[in-house]
This record gives sequence, structure tokens and C-alpha cells, in this order.
Amino acid sequence: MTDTITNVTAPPSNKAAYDHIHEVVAGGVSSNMRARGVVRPLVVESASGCRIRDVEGNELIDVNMGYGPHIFGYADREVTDQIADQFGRGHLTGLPHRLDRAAAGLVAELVPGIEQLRFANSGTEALMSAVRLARATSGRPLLLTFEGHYHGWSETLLRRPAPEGDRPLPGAAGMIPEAAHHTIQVPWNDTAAVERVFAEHGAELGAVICEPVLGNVGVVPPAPGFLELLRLRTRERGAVLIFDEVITGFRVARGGAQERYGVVPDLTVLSKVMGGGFPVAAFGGSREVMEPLTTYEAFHAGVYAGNHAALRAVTATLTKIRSAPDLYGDLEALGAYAEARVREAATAAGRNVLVERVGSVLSMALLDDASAVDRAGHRAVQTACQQRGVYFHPVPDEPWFLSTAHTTQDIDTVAGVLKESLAQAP
Ligand SMILES: CC1=C(O)/C(=C\N=C2/C=C(C(=O)O)C[C@@H](O)[C@@H]2O)C(COP(=O)(O)O)=CN1
Ligand SMILES: Cc1ncc(COP(=O)(O)O)c(C=O)c1O
Repeated sequence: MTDTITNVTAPPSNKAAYDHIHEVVAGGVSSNMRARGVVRPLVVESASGCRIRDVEGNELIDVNMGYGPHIFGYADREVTDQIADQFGRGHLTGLPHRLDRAAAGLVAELVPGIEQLRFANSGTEALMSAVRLARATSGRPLLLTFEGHYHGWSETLLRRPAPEGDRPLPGAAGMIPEAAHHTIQVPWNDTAAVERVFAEHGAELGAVICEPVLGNVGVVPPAPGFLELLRLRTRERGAVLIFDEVITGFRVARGGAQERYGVVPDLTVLSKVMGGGFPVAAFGGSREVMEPLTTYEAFHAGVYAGNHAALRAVTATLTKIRSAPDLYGDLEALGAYAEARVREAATAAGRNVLVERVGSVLSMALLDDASAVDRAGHRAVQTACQQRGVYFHPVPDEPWFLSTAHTTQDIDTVAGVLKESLAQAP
């Protein structure tokens, strides 16, 4: 059967379709993260609301939701119709558009730490530029980051822990050996380690970067007072504080983690929810911090950066967010309901799971008898859930992202399937 949209003769099964893709897409995916831990391939055909449909015609409730951008669910017509309309008006001219003012104005209105910004195409791009701007502003290259925090795949920020010490190693084959030489990495929420870094390197530290809520090794909220400590020490020593709010921006509160926790960074990086699923990112801060870009002394560019379709997506999404006074209260309630049902399911199944949550983003990881994450067991449970019509990522590091398209009935279905799968897991 030849699919009329892609004109690809779609093999009859997920496995055959995945193998078919593998023939021409290296590794079968255009992001390594999508291939991590996959046991049972799933090739999507379409998505709507909180459901995906695979090439076999199976419909699954999805709590991965494309890793978080779709706070209103897939194919939200209030957003997608606006984007479609913009394509009909011209979506890429390389010229300023009134949409630049509209989109940037909405971000500045909603995010406490942003007076001015620049748009980019991805979180990785925006983070590279934010770190470069921070180094230009402070005049100091040394960067403090935290273990497990993911800031994209750039030469600047992709790293892995060194076997010992606080200088991380480059995170991928082909990176230059010196890529992480100007980076210190310490454990998240480790106050003593942070104090030690400022004591030893305070005069040379140019910036501190973190996910204010760690969302890439499951969900790990900031310890009480930890973000406040980062804010105090960076201000004392003249280092730039950068919040990577790619996940948390417009997700954990209307103004992101900086609104939820009341700590305002010097630079904020945004993506995911901001564009409602359309590829777009931004980095911004006070006029003072952004000044090197105002004078063009600093450099940031991109053919597609801030294109009109992306900014129409931002304007549509943030207008909807701004005009929904109960949105975050409702998402908080749904998140709490989901957390409770997941915990009940694990208890009923007699299994030990780690559950963490901030607002509508939560993580669930199967634990072994020693209370360590059982990755193989988690994948087996995920496979069983996928076969029963519920999709979450096979790797427990990837959180669940709820949306306004999820109902409590959907959550009940997810919890019921999870209970069955946990009970039957080896
Ligand atoms: C906190 C944070 C992120 O979570 C982030 C991207 N996250 C993900 C990337 C995925 C991928 O490349 O397929 C999927 C998930 O692993 C993850 O949510 C990025 C990079 O954004 P981008 O992928 O747009 O370059 C920056 N900061
Ligand atoms: C030859 C070439 N390479 C790379 C780039 C950078 O591409 P992008 O602007 O999409 O980052 C450009 C953009 O002008 C280019 O002309």
C-alpha cells in the first residue's frame, strides 16, 4: 500500500517500516535520543490530542508527547491553523516582520528575566549563543554546569563526567579534546561543591548554567535554597547565571521555573512549549546583558532564525497561554492526579518505582530490590505498556509530559495498563 502523502510504500508492520527507514536514514532516526533503549519500534502515522497512531493502525495514549512541546496536545488547531495561514502569506523572507515584535513582546511579558531576546531554531543553537554571549559579557570563559543536565549537542556544551575530578570530558566522538576544558561540572543540588567552586574559581568564573528543574535524568527539582545560592554567588562574583528553560519554560508555570521558584537568571533559554511544537527557540535577558548583541559586537545569526512561521507559532501559542487563567492550576491538578495513580498502580502491582514531579512533567522509573533504577526492567514494562496502547519513552530518564488534551479518564487508562504491565514484569 503506497501512502498518498509520503508516496512511500508503507511496509505492513512497525518493524518492517522501521527497517525500511533504516535503509536510508543512518540509525533509522534523526536524533540519537529517539533510538535510545528502543525495544519495540513504533513508526508513527499521525498524532492528535494525546494520542498517536502507528503504521499498523494501533492507537496509543502518549505521555511522552514529542518530549514536551505540546502543552495543548498534538495538532491543536488554534495553533496549527495560524501557522498554516502564515505559510500562505510567506514564511521566510530574511526581513524583520511585525511578528518579531509580537512574539518577542509576549515572551518579555510572560518571562520575568527577559527584557530583550534573540530567536533561534533549536535549543542547542540558542544555548551555544547564550553561553557565547555570557562569556562576551563577563569576559571570562570558565563555565560551571551540573551532572546530568543536558544543554544540547554542541561542541560547547555536550559533555560526560570525567572518571574523577570536576572537569568533564567531551560528550561525543569527533569533538575536539579541549572542548570541555573551560567547563567545571559538579553534582546537582550539591551546595558544598558549588561553594568550593566559587572559593577556588570565583574570580575566573564567567557563567553558571543549569536546568532549574533537571528534566533529563528523570525529574529532579532544585533543593530548597539551591537556586537562590546560585543567584547570590553569581551576583557576588560577577558571573552570568543562565537558566536553560527549554523544558521548564511555559511548562512549570506561565513564567517558567524562574516564576515558580522566584529566582530570576541573567539569561534564559527557551524552546519546546514556546512554539507549541513548531521548531523555534530563544535566548534573552536584561537590556544590559543583551547589549553586546544590540551593538552587534557579539555575533548571532541564522537563515531560519525567527522566521515568520516560527514566530506565528510563538504568537499563537503564547497568546493562548496568556488568555488561559486556569491553565497552570489545571495542569498542576492533572499532574498530581497522574502521580497519585502511578503510585497506586505500582503499589497494587507490588513493584518499587521512583516517581518525581513538578507541575505537569513527571518521571517514573522502575527500581530493583536495591532501589537502583532497573533500566532493563523498565524497558520491559514500557514494551508491555506499548503493546497495551500506552506510550512513554523506554528510557526512564525521559519524563512524561501531560497536556490539556489528557483527561483523567486517559490517566486512569494509563495507570491501569501500567499496573497490569508492572504486575507481569519479570
Ligand atoms: C533542557 C534541554 C533539553 O531538554 C534539550 C533537548 N531535549 C531533548 C532532546 C531530544 C532529542 O534531541 O531528540 C529528546 C529528549 O531527549 C530531550 O527532551 C535541549 C536541546 O534542545 P534541541 O534538541 O532543540 O537542540 C536543551 N536543553
Ligand atoms: C554556506 C552556509 N553554511 C552554513 C550556514 C549557516 O546556516 P544556518 O544559518 O541555518 O545556521 C549558512 C547560512 O547562511 C551558509 O550560507
